[in-house]
Formats: sequence, C-alpha cells, structure tokens
Amino acid sequence: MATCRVSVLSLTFCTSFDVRVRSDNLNTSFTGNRSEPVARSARHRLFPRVASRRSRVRAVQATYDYDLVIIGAGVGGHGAALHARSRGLKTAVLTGGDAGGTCVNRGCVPSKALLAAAGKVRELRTVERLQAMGISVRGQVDYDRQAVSNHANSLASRVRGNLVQSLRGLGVDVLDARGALVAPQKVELLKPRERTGERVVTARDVVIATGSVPAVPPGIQVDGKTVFTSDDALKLEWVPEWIAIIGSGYIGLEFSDVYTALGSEVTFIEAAPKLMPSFDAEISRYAERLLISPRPVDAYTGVLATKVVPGIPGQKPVHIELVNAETKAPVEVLQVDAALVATGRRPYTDGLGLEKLGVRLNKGFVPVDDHMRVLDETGAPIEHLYCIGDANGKLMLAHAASAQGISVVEHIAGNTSYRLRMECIPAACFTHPEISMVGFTEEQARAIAERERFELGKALGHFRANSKALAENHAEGIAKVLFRKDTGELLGMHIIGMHAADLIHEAANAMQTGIPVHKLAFAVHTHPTLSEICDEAFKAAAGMAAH
Ligand SMILES: Cc1cc2nc3c(=O)[nH]c(=O)nc-3n(C[C@H](O)[C@H](O)[C@H](O)COP(=O)(O)OP(=O)(O)OC[C@H]3O[C@@H](n4cnc5c(N)ncnc54)[C@H](O)[C@@H]3O)c2cc1C
Ligand SMILES: NC(=O)c1ccc[n+]([C@@H]2O[C@H](COP(=O)([O-])OP(=O)(O)OC[C@H]3O[C@@H](n4cnc5c(N)ncnc54)[C@H](O)[C@@H]3O)[C@@H](O)[C@H]2O)c1
Repeated sequence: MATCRVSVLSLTFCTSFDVRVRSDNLNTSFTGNRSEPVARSARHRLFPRVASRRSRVRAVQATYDYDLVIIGAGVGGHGAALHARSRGLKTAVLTGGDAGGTCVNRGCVPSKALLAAAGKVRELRTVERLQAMGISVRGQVDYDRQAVSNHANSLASRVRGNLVQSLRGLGVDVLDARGALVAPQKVELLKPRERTGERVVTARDVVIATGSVPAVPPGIQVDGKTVFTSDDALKLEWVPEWIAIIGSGYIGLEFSDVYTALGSEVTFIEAAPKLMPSFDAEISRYAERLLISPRPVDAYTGVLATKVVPGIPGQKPVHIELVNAETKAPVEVLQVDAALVATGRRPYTDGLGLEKLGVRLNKGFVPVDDHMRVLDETGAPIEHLYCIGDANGKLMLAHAASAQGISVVEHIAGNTSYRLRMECIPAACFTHPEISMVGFTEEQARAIAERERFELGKALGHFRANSKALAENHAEGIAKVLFRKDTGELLGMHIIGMHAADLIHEAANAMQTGIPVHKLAFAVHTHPTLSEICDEAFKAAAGMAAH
C-alpha cells in the first residue's frame, strides 16, 4: 500500500489512494460544520488545514467505502465513532447484534442500577444510622426482586437506545453485522450468528473494539442458574440465601454489596493471599472494616475452587471443592445455594482473523503500541489497524476503552504527538461506601521511590473531619494522596468513603495536567462539600493546616 506522506498544504496535489496527513500541529479542536459549502479557493486561503482535511476525506472516499470502520459497538467503539464524526471521518460501526456491548447490556449500567437499588435498601435498613438523624422507619423495608431486576434491565435498554440514536444522529452507519478481517483495511460482514459473509467493506483505517467476556476457570461448570457469571447475576432471577463469590475483585465486591443488602450471606473464595489483592493495601484493610466485617460475609483466601458443580434451587446445593492455591492440597468442600464466578474476563477476539494477518495474540489479547496500533509477530505496527478497550487488555474499564478510541482517532487525524496517559485514568468500585483510585498504590509508589531515589510523600484527608459527611452521617473513610516530596508530583490517590467515585477526579485531572500538590493545596473548595476531604489531604501534603 503506497502511503503518501505530505504536508497539509501540498495535499491537494497528491493523487495516491492512501493519503495520510502529517500534521503534528493540526488544529485538534476544530468542530466546524463540514456540510457547509465553501468557495474552495477562499477556504484554502482562510483555513488551509481544514480545507486540506476535507480534500483528504474526499480523496479517501474515492478508494475506500469508509474512512473508519469500527468492529464492535461497545463504549469503546461508540467513543471512537463519535470522535471520528467530530473529525469529519466517514464512519461505520459493526454491532455484532449487541449494540452497547458489555458496559451497557451486561456491565456498568445494569450493575450500577442494582447497586443503587440495593444501596437504598441497605440505607433504609440501617436503623441506627437513621435514628441518629431522627428518622424511624415503621414496618419492614422490603423490595420487589422482579421490580429491582426490571429497573436494571430497562435502564440498560434505554441507554442502548440512546447509544444507537447518538451514533445515527451524527451520521455513523450502524451495521448490524459481525466483522472479520480479510486484510488490515478490509472487513467481511457476517450475519451476527452465522459464519457466512454478506459483503466486504473497505476502510482507510479499522479499529477492533470487540471487548471481553467472563473468564471461567477450568473445573467450574456454569449453568446460568445456580452457578453463574455476572452476565446472569445481573438478571437477578433470584436472591440466594447463601452465595459463594469466587474472586474478590471489582465484580465480586460490587455483587457482595448487592447480595448482602438484599439479604444473602456471602462467602468469598479468593486465590490471592488477601481479599481485594489489586487494591492499595491500606485501602483494602479499610474496605474489610467497612464492607466485610460488619456484614454477613466470610472469606477463604489463598484457595482455588477447582471443582464447582451446579445444583437445583431449593433441592440440591452447589458443590464446591477448595484447594490450597500454592500446594494444591484439599482445603474444604462447600455446599451453598449459588456461586458467582467473578475471576476476571477474557478478550473476545475469536474469529476476527488476526492470526492470518501475522498477529500473535497474548492469551487472546491483541498486542498494541501506545497509539493502539496492532502489532504483528515481529512487534512492528500494522498500518491502519488499531485495537482499543478490553480486547487489548491494557485497562478493562469503560472510560478507558472510550478514551483509547478518541486517541486512535486523533492519531488517524494526524495528531501523532497525542498519547493517552493510561496512568492518569481513574477507577472506582461502586460499593457502599465507594472505593476509588488513580495512579500507583502506596506499595508500587514506595518501590518506585526506592528505585529512583526520591522521598515519597503521603497525606490523608478524613471523612470523620468533614462537615458534609458528618451531616449525612456517613463519616467513615479516608482519602490518601501519594506524591514526590521533591517536586510535588502526584503519584496516586486512593479514596474509600461516600461518593469516592466522584471525588477521585480532582487528583486524576491534576495528574493529567501535571499540577503539583503544593499548587493544588491553594485551590479553593466549596464548604461544606465532600471535596474538602481532598483539600485536607492536599493541604496536609503541602504542610498547610486544613480548615
Ligand atoms: C458486571 C460488570 C460491571 C462493570 N462495571 C464497570 C463500571 O462501573 N465502570 C467501568 O468503567 N467499567 C465497568 N465494567 C467494565 C466495562 O464494561 C468494560 O471495560 C467495557 O465494556 C469495555 O468496552 P469495550 O468497548 O472494549 O468492549 P464491550 O463493551 O465488551 O463491547 C464490545 C462489543 O463488540 C462486540 N463484538 C465482538 N466481536 C465482534 C465482531 N466480530 N464483530 C462485531 N462486533 C463484535 C461485542 O458483542 C460487544 O458488543 C464492568 C464490567 C462488568 C462485567
Ligand atoms: N466498577 C468498575 O469499574 C468495574 C466493575 C466490575 C468489573 N469491572 C472490570 O471488569 C473486569 C473483571 O472484573 P472481575 O472482578 O471479574 O476481575 P478482577 O480481575 O477485578 O478480580 C478477579 C479476582 O479473582 C481472583 N481469582 C482469579 N482466579 C481465581 C480462582 N480460580 N479462584 C479464586 N479466585 C480467583 C483474582 O485473584 C482477583 O482477585 C475487571 O478488570 C474490572 O476492570 C470494573
């Protein structure tokens, strides 16, 4: 494929089929109306870059069906498509018959709806907390399981509808087909549940955004009724009296929060030596105090569930065999009502045809560089082929997938100096209370400080010292900021407490824009708000007294 690398001003003289604009200084914020007819010569004089990009799109369309084809219409594909339209790219998205993907249909959206409903049940049943504020609830607080389930599922379908509408509204072709790669710039369209190709579309650039599915370890039989993954748990078809949750990561913790609020007893089965192994250690100890100890939850750590056999609700229990994760010696046999398998996710890259293009998948994940370009088996990027979101495994979060999609479009549009800073992407676990984080854990930051020979700073803010948290009678939790003492650079922040998921953006934005902690300490926060907990931590970091 001949690639014509030309400056934007000489673009109109290039007649190659594959035109790439080298425009490191491209105006990245242009959002002009692209359908507006303009006198060509005048436009060139006034807005040469914009006019050149318009010419480029016209040149590309002469050869390819689309500027951009995105395989997968989850949040990653959606984010990429929206940004592509704002960049004037002719774009198609293949939904695979599953518009919205995991986040909308089987992930963030329905799980947060269940957590919201379950959270209200928990709040209303926590009599002492309410009584301390002068509130009493007469009679029993009850919930209608089916109505809670409907709340989650109708929200998912509403968000799915909005997502498709937003794509169509911006002029994206939404094609209800699965995609398979014939070549880096050629995608065969397959009917969602068939293998036969309908037609092939070509695109100057192709983005793989095919997401992930639950990973189920060997020996665990999933029947979708008594032994299930999050896909089925979200339907909330029943609320088991006793449920084993295998894995204490994000999904395990969030579902433990839902199930215990709705009346279940939970037993965690975690392979790592401690619960919540990927979280900052101090925060996970705090989380044990707030989310595990006061609730009907017990846990096995350092054990694997090697055999899980489904039961029959009300008749036959689920049978679980546990072994020591290191020695593999038998530990115990459990008989519970249900088991949720929450042991991570695997990439959904089956049948894409990547191996034929010389890509060596890493446990199914697509290898990519910092621009999300797919790498071949020699480690070289395959021109015009990108992969974003869960399928590349860099960070399995909805907003990370979408941000990667935006970064790909920037690269395609010639803004090659833009690199997404993955380390500044925040994350949150939506338990009650919430946990959020950005950057390094304290353990990681200490190791870096030792290696790079700088002194690590750590400062705390406390919910118990915050007027708003006290007024809400939710004064449990901390905010911890980690920073370099010599430069004030933020290395991470971890929060556990009410609305932690919203509070983390103060640190995430500061990390993204490079604001040091001693400058953050002078930012003014509204009183009384929870954000003052971050303010307390930033001021403590800068050696200032909090008010
Ligand atoms: C229970 C649960 C709760 C979660 N909660 C959160 C949360 O609160 N916050 C958060 O940030 N993240 C959350 N996540 C993670 C989040 O859902 C994912 O990180 C996100 O959905 C990844 O987006 P994606 O676009 O990469 O993939 P997906 O959303 O999985 O979308 C990929 C789409 O591509 C389709 N596809 C696959 N193959 C093809 C093909 N060949 N052709 C066409 N289409 C294809 C798939 O069917 C799917 O529709 C949660 C996940 C789960 C399971
Ligand atoms: N709020 C959110 O942002 C949110 C919510 C849910 C899911 N997610 C995303 O979905 C992905 C999947 O979530 P998850 O909780 O399944 O994965 P996870 O990686 O967060 O946690 C999996 C846990 O299972 C344990 N484990 C693995 N194999 C095991 C085995 N055989 N026996 C016992 N324990 C085992 C691991 O040690 C780990 O603690 C995550 O990467 C997360 O980013 C995000």
